[in-house]
Amino acid sequence: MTKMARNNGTSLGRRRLILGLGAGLGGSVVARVSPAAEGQGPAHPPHVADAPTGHEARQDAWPFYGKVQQGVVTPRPASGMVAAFSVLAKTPKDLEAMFRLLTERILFLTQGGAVPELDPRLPPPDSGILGPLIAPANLTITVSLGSSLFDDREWLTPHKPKRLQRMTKFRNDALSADICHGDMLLQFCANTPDTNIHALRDILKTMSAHLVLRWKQEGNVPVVPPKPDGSTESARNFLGFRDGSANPDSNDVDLMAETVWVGAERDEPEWARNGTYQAVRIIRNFVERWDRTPLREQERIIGRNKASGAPLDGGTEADVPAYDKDPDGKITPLDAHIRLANPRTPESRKNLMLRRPFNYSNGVTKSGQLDQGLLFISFQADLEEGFIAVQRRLDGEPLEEYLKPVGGGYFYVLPGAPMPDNYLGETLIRAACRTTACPT
Ligand SMILES: C=CC1=C(C)c2cc3[nH]c(cc4nc(cc5[nH]c(cc1n2)c(C)c5CCC(=O)O)C(CCC(=O)O)=C4C)c(C)c3C=C
Ligand SMILES: [Fe+2]
Repeated sequence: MTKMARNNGTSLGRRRLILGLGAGLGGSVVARVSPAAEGQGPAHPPHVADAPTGHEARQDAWPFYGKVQQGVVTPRPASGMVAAFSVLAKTPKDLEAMFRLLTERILFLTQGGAVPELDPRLPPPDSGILGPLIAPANLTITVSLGSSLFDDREWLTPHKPKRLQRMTKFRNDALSADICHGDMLLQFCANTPDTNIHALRDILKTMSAHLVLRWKQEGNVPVVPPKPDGSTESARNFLGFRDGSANPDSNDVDLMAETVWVGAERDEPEWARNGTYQAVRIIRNFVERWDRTPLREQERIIGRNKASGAPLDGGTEADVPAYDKDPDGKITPLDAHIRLANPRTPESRKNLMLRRPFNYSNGVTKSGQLDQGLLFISFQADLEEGFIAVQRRLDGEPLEEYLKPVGGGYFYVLPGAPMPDNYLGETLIRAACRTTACPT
């Protein structure tokens, strides 16, 4: 293990320095236009000095407007959910109307406010599950598009992001068609599951003319409070291991520009700049089998110490394994999950991704086993160099005996709406209307 590697670009190192980010995060007062509007960095809750003193400021709301969307580099709160939709739009005009209305709903839901009062003889305007005053609870709703949206509309096909494709089966997959793919995916992240469900129900109700819900998956992560010395540790997944230890630091603007955000240097359509590729995988964990596996074997399969999260060559969770000193895998097996996922060679740097997973628990299978697992989500500037290359390296790993990927898909996260009056998807609509006649 390399001591100098502490705080060297992983989120964990950074989290040791920034206190209070995470699920309960609300930070200080929040402006409506994100600092990310100025650059591609994370949209932190602005420093108090950046905050307006006006009435729009809220304690627990992420600013909506920005160059990039929230929910990618934003800290992961306790509850996550993805919902996949079929989009009914047939023309650019229909799609623009859908994006405009979606932007309006996301703006309201993420910034919060009072539900309007209507004549009680009418259906109420809101499900009411959060009461009459909607608290944002750090809600982010991140909009991404699937390959089928482009493939099924000839006026949109020429504008498809270059690496966007329909997810195909890897060797250990048993994909169920009813929890795969979709024209559009919404990722909801908030402090409470009720906040996410409320937002989904609002969108279903207000957008029924535009969208049909195909599938959804909820998940959560334990909130790990900072230790007395201010340091933090990663949350555990349902295999009992800390998950996120080696995630790239989402506060590192340069690293995120290289790893996550699609910039001008990428061979992608111009409209897609400041977006990112999203891989979603619903991966069942055979927890009963795992719980009967010896601890030493579990640790060799993952490549980390179960209690501390440290690499097998010692130190703490924040330390980096020195594979160059262990070329034969005597300490960290060559087929350990973390070694295959990131061999830490100069060539494997291009395969980095930002992970944002949630643990899910869906009840009991017909054969009496717990239906639990990982709602795996990753963001990368290049889907093929990121998720697909890493998953190919993981194919055949010993961990597969305890996993079964059953659903998910690949999506392209839209650029943000930079300023009020912009809407999500606007750059795509403008690009489509340059190649197709769009009535005004
Ligand atoms: C294709 C990408 C990946 C999939 C799918 C995946 C599934 C998966 N992972 C765990 C548990 C852990 N993963 C850890 C690290 C890790 N995993 C991936 C990629 C995928 N994982 C990467 C790139 C890394 C980082 C490797 C590194 O840089 O060293 C860890 C260790 C802690 C950590 O760094 O997060 C655990 C534990 C499960 C259970 C799972 C499927 C259900
Ligand atoms: Fe992993």
